[in-house]
Amino acid sequence: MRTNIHFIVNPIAGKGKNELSEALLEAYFPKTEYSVSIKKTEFVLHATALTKKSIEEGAEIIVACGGDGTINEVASCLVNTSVIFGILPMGSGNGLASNLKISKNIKRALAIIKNQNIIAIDTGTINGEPFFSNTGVGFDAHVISDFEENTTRQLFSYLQSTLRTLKKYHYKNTVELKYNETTELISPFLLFVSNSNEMGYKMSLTPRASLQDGLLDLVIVPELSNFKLFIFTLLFLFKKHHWLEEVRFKQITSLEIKSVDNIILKTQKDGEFFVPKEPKIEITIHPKNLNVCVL
Ligand SMILES: Nc1ncnc2c1ncn2[C@@H]1O[C@H](COP(=O)(O)OP(=O)(O)OP(=O)(O)O)[C@@H](O)[C@H]1O
Repeated sequence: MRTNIHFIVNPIAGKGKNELSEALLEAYFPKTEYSVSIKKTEFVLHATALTKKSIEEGAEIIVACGGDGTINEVASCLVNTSVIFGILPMGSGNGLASNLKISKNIKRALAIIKNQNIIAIDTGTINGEPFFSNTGVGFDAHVISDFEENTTRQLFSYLQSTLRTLKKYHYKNTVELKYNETTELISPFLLFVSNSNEMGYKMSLTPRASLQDGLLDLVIVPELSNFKLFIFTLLFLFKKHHWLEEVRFKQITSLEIKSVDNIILKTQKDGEFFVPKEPKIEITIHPKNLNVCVL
């Protein structure tokens, strides 16, 4: 029987104009052995709808062709199923693909899918919504909120949004954090929770995070003076932010973040802006519940 493989292409991810030709796919997945389907997304969350349809159509491998946002929409439908997840990195940051050492070169990435070396990876949820790379409350969510106003999705736009957010960011929310039997009150600059060791563009707040350790890596950055913030930014660019004593690292299986003033906190998941429905945020790890093609 032929293997049923579906490709979900986000045409606007990364530099945009992403295409996948049938002729190229035929070279890797000949019609005698594979039944191949290519679907293009036309709007936000379309990848989720297309993936659900592909599952109904009996797809055995579903490939997200885009960045971390597209991966999130596709893979969210595949957790706890036997459907195999593949990635063709076509995004801007491509954090998860980079952690999995999946090449941005389309032919190399196709060869990885063809090889079918499959591993099970951990996934996370924030208030029940899956994430695969990272999620966060505070500064990163505000950067993403600003970034989503941009027309281009390039590194330069991220830098512009970061600078704009640095100028106007006054985060005064006090939250109660619960993790590893610890409870603390904090007014954070940033609470960053990562499953992956990369956030995209080879940058990382959690270089030691693993996709298979059953743990999430939490970075707690409290409110900082402007001088300390400058130092933090500089150290982060060189992956040395752990040198700053205010920055704390924890490995957790779950985290509760609750605004003491009952405010809905802005968050991001896998680089997309996400506004929870309640003031309480619950983040949880789900060990090895997604099967992914890797090198
Ligand atoms: N046709 C479309 N028009 C507008 N938005 C789309 C379309 N198709 C998908 N999207 C949305 O595009 C967004 C960005 O996709 P994605 O994250 O894959 O790319 P990226 O931001 O360039 O990459 P990365 O997250 O790795 O930096 C997703 O939120 C997705 O819902």
